[in-house]
Amino acid sequence: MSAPLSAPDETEDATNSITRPGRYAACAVHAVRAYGTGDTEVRALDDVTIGFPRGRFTAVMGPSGSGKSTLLHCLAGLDTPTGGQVFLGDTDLGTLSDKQLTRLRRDRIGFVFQAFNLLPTLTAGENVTLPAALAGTRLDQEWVDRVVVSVGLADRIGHRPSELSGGQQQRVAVARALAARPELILADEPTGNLDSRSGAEVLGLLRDAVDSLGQTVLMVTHDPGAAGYADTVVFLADGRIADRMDAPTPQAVLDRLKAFERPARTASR
Ligand SMILES: Nc1ncnc2c1ncn2[C@@H]1O[C@H](COP(=O)(O)OP(=O)(O)OP(=O)(O)O)[C@@H](O)[C@H]1O
Repeated sequence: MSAPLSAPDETEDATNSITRPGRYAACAVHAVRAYGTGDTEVRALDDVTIGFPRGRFTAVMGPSGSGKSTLLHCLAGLDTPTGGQVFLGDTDLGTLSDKQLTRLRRDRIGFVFQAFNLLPTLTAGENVTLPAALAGTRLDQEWVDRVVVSVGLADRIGHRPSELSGGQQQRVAVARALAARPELILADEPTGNLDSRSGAEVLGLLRDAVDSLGQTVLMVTHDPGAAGYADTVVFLADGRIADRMDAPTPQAVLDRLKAFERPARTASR
């Protein structure tokens, strides 16, 4: 069985076990990300300790401003915690230079963000292989072919992004994230711009990446339906891990989210 995510009340135990090299695809240990100082300080992350097990699909949810994107960005080395540590595997990101962080992102993380970030002058196929080409990494062509077929792009591979639908463009972004078999796939609202059918296809692909390919996926979403594809949902509130749910269903996630919102509404009345 996969190692469990750390529950909020298991922080100390998690801190001890979490840094054991290789146990988690990524983890945060007492991570703090503060913006501003004094009275105006905002703690986007407020002492977050959590590990994301390998070969699992985890969704991160929570109210707007709860710190979801900040957590994702810190785990990706795109943002730097002001306290604590973040690890990719057993690599402490705080020990790396900017150049090393850039290389780590390129070599070890696949990104699927809401803006597809495809290059318009390249074909779908070239967009899929570009990061590896830039990194000078030799791709396993058989693997790339399998990814392209599994994302349903085999007959669109020579098309440019402008000749593809939004859903197809996002599938190119998913294929690009999978092509080099990164340790971790980070997705930030990957279905935000898509109609429900295309969104379901992209989520199915991420699910498949975990089930068939053994990848690790971490996805920020507001959508309980999308969270239903995950193995586990982690809920953030005010920069802290507030709750978690295994084997989530969209209805159970919705109910849990409502429970978070209720005290805030009561307090404002
Ligand atoms: N560069 C910044 N400067 C100041 N405050 C920031 C900055 N980035 C984020 N914050 C604050 O940190 C908190 C967490 O922001 P974050 O974007 O991580 O939340 P989120 O849960 O992803 O929100 P949303 O669901 O709306 O995207 C918010 O209060 C936000 O205003």
